[in-house]
Amino acid sequence: MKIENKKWSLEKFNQIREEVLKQWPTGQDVDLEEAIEYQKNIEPKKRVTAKLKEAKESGITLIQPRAGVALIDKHIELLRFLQDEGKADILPTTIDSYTRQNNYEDAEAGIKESREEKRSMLNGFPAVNHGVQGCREVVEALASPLQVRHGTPDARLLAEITLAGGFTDFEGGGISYNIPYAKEVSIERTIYDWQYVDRLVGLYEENGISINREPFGPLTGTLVPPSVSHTVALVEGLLAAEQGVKNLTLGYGQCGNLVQDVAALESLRELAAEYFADFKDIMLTTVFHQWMGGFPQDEAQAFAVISWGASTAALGNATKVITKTTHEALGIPTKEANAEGLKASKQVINMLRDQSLASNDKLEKEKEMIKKETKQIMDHVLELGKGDLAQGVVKAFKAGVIDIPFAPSRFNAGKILPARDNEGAVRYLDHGNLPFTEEIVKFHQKKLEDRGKDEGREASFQMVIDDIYAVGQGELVGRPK
Ligand SMILES: CCC[C@H]1O[C@@H](n2cnc3c(N)ncnc32)[C@H](O)[C@@H]1O
Repeated sequence: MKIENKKWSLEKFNQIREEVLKQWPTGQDVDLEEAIEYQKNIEPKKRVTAKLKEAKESGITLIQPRAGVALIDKHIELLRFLQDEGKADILPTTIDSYTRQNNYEDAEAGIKESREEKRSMLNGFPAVNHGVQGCREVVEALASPLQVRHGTPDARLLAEITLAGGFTDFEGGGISYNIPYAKEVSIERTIYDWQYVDRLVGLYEENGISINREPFGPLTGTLVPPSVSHTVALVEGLLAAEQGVKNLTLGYGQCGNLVQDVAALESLRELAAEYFADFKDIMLTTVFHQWMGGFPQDEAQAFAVISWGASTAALGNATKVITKTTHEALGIPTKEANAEGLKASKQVINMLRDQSLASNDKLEKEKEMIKKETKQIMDHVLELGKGDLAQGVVKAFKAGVIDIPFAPSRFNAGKILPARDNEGAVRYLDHGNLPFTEEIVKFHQKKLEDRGKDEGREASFQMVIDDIYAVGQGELVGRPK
């Protein structure tokens, strides 16, 4: 298919929609006019966009967990606990892995097994199989707004059903839910399929229904440098805005050095203000993901990692923080552990509400570098696309101009190598084909050479390995043993 960054006509959208709704029987229950009326009756306090707007205006950081189980009644019980006990500001519905692969047969089998075993045999909520009515049962049982969180390269049917089902926020994008999640799916395919999702959201918006969209910030969650993460967030946001999306939460996954992470959040806001300047009626917010890498198994140490993430989110004035739990190193958390992660995060955010990180040379330098790097990549993407962002993205991945570290996708160049400098900030040990100036390349090389001098070793791949295991072993920088 030919992809271009141009708003789809209704005719094109409806033509494809017929096929999308046939992918599983529950697709036949989606009636867009009826769904728009249903969404119209969802009051503002249950809409994610209203909650984000209020938080952005009052400068507070909202808390949101991840959570999802197989059966509707158990999923409601779980979310009610996270709402009432965990005080989550925004509730998730994390979708199961079968559904993420459009494998609705196995999701169906998982529902049946869960009923037999009386426990969740899926690692999330199979929203497509439960259908519009099943989603509405969840939405109507809760007081807080709900967002769909998943990792689905082809999320078209999932979006149709969950939005008709009353969810008011949908995570993901054609890069962030492809490259870190799939091996064989082309960029053209997922850019195209996510234009469908965003055109659907645009249709709801054209009917007065505000639906928030949140590109998946952390990507592979493994030492992803801020400028790589920001490039993907901006690109996915711009492609979404072209299709009529009006509410965007741009995300970033914690790296661990406070100054770099606060600089990442501040530069993300500033870059977004620049890149979305032509879209007059867009609401932009930010989400910070608590540490997405390996966690310590020990509960107390895990709480420290969670609290460090909450601290950074608050000091970086993120609109929302995605919380972790002390079961991160073990598997799907219990509802109690999930609620504890929320409560620890809320405590820190409340205590830091009236504080901010004073501006300083290091912070300003970090912001300057992140913005320069991101702009150099973005300029090159647009050049490759001869002004068309969608075409530019496809060519950029082929050329390694956009390159995500440790991604499984065979469409990703995988040439860049990140490692921490002596203060734990993530630097480019190898910048691959990223189109950086000499100034940028030398800045990163020097930072890593300084660490090497301090550790008495060459800046090398061994540092990368040591840094990947460090947090799980109680450190941030992977020092030589
Ligand atoms: C980006 C996704 C990775 C994160 O997503 C969490 N995650 C995945 N599935 C569930 C679930 N069903 N309930 C609670 N958390 C969940 C993992 O722990 C990890 O942190």
